[in-house]
Amino acid sequence: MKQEFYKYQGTGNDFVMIDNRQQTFDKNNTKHVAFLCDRRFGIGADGLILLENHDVYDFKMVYYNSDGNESTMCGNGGRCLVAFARDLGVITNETVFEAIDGVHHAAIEGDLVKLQMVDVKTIEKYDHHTFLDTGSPHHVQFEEHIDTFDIKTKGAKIRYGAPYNETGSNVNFVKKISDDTFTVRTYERGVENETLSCGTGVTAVAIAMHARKETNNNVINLNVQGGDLKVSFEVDNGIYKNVWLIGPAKFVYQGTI
Ligand SMILES: N[C@@H](CCC[C@H](N)C(=O)O)C(=O)O
Repeated sequence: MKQEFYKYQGTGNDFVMIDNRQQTFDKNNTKHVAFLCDRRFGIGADGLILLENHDVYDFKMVYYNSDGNESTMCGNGGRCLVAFARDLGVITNETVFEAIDGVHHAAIEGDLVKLQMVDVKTIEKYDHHTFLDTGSPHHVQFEEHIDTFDIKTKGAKIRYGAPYNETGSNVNFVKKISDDTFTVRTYERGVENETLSCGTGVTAVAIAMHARKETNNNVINLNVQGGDLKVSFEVDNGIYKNVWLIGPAKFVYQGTI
């Protein structure tokens, strides 16, 4: 059967988008999702996202990594899905939708999509890294030689090693540029490679840097391989609330496969 699809990207984190409001997509066909995301034999993307109807909210987000498995929250994917929903006429410039980690508010302002992320209550600080969940699990550690560092090999070793093992974690390498700016490169679980950007990853980095007192700012600039993102938040009794991920989300092309 022919499949109509749309392609979007947010700072180079790219997604196949499917309008599944009629429930026509076979959601349990892991091989088919992996095929659609394959850069040589399929369309090519870091992940695939279904836009579905919701009884209460504007729509529902269902996210798959490029390995074909449904996974936890995707921040850039959520921002792209908001742009897709606007382009389909499902929403105008503001929305509330449901994803696997709960309800998200979002707004489109010009070229930017702002997505509210989950509150973060638990931040595990270790000597050489931080672990936190921003909708997806993230390991955060400093890397001075970030431009030349072998993200794929080093990231995979951490992702598959203890304590993460099979479940795994996304792995973010960070260099501090100034008080409010950090460069980030991310190895993504489920893509099993570096991606050009990871939304839940930069959110984790911004919060980890603040929690480790590397910054006192609550608006943080994150430079990633595919562009620039911003994360803002408030801290209330050690809980990070009102967390927003802000950046561009763009339509690339549409087609049938
Ligand atoms: N690219 C994403 C993260 C997607 C989920 C991740 N690969 C996982 O399985 O944990 C983002 O922008 O947040």
